[in-house]
Amino acid sequence: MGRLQKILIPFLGLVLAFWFYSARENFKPEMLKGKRVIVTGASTGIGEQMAYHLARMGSHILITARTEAKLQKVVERCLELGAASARYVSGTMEDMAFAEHVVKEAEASLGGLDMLILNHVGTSYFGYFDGDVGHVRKLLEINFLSYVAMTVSALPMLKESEGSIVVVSSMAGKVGFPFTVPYSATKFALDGFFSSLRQEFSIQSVNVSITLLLFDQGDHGPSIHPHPRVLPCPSPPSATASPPSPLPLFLQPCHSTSNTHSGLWGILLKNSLRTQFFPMLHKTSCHVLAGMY
Ligand SMILES: NC(=O)C1=CN([C@@H]2O[C@H](COP(=O)(O)OP(=O)(O)OC[C@H]3O[C@@H](n4cnc5c(N)ncnc54)[C@H](OP(=O)(O)O)[C@@H]3O)[C@@H](O)[C@H]2O)C=CC1
Ligand SMILES: CC(C)CCC[C@@H](C)[C@H]1CC[C@H]2[C@@H]3C(=O)C=C4C[C@@H](O)CC[C@]4(C)[C@H]3CC[C@]12C
Repeated sequence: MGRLQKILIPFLGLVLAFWFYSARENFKPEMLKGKRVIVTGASTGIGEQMAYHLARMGSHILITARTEAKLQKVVERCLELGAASARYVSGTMEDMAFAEHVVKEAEASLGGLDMLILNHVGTSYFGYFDGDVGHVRKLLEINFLSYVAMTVSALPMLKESEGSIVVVSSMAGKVGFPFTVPYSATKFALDGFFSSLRQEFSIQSVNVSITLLLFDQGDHGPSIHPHPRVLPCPSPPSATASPPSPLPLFLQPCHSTSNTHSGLWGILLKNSLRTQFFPMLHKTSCHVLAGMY
């Protein structure tokens, strides 16, 4: 019995790991050609790099952040790199009306939306929690509530295009690290909201994928490592699975397709197992190649 357990349990573990980690390799850069994408927080850092990769793949790009001068430069570079079109809207995500305005702008100028990449993040500090409730509130507005506001505004367009929502989160939104209390709180909030919403989309057969990206190292600023690495990200089971790409820093489209054969409990159990208990193992329906860390 003891020997059986010693062999059977690791074997079962391996089978489960293989199941959770298996994905079809069918991504092609052309999949993003002509797609209409919003990237927030794209004046610098990760958002800026995402915009450039989307540009190389020929997407229509709408970027946003506060600093107009930087956005102008990013738009110019996107056009040089081959974007189908590139434009910006500047403003602060402290203002929910602005968050909604960005989505309306995409509707007016692009006639719809295929992918909403929520990436912006307000400035916080790295140190012991200082008890400043005002800072926590402000950071929640920028890092969380504006994400919700943009999602709500964009949903009708994303449902129509069967598009994707990509939420840039962090390991600090999964595990409580010291010295990042306000920041971590906002990232946990994102996980709660979007993971729960994803389950509802599965139940309702809404064909809009939700992907949470976790970057696991702090290296603030635009210094992007040249060598890409695949990061698994939790997303619902998908018939149109989107596996890793050989391209650097790229977000793949994926869809939370209906699970007609599994039934409600099957969906809930499978999704919860995958996204809650095996967040770092799961790469069934969506992957990100992040050209950093
Ligand atoms: N860098 C890291 O180590 C890690 C980053 N992440 C996540 O990746 C994402 C991007 O991070 P990173 O590239 O480092 O961030 P940066 O600080 O480099 O960029 C943040 C972006 O958000 C914009 N922004 C800041 N405040 C506001 C605001 N009030 N309204 C609108 N836009 C705003 C900034 O532009 P502007 O100032 O012009 O408004 C900028 O474009 C974030 O979600 C972050 O949490 C996750 C793990 C690690
Ligand atoms: C597998 C684990 C051992 C990895 C531990 C990684 C830890 C150290 C990583 C995970 C998430 C990282 C924080 C993050 O996401 C974003 C920011 C915002 C930026 O303005 C300042 C740095 C900061 C706070 C990062 C600091 C380092 C953190 C805590």
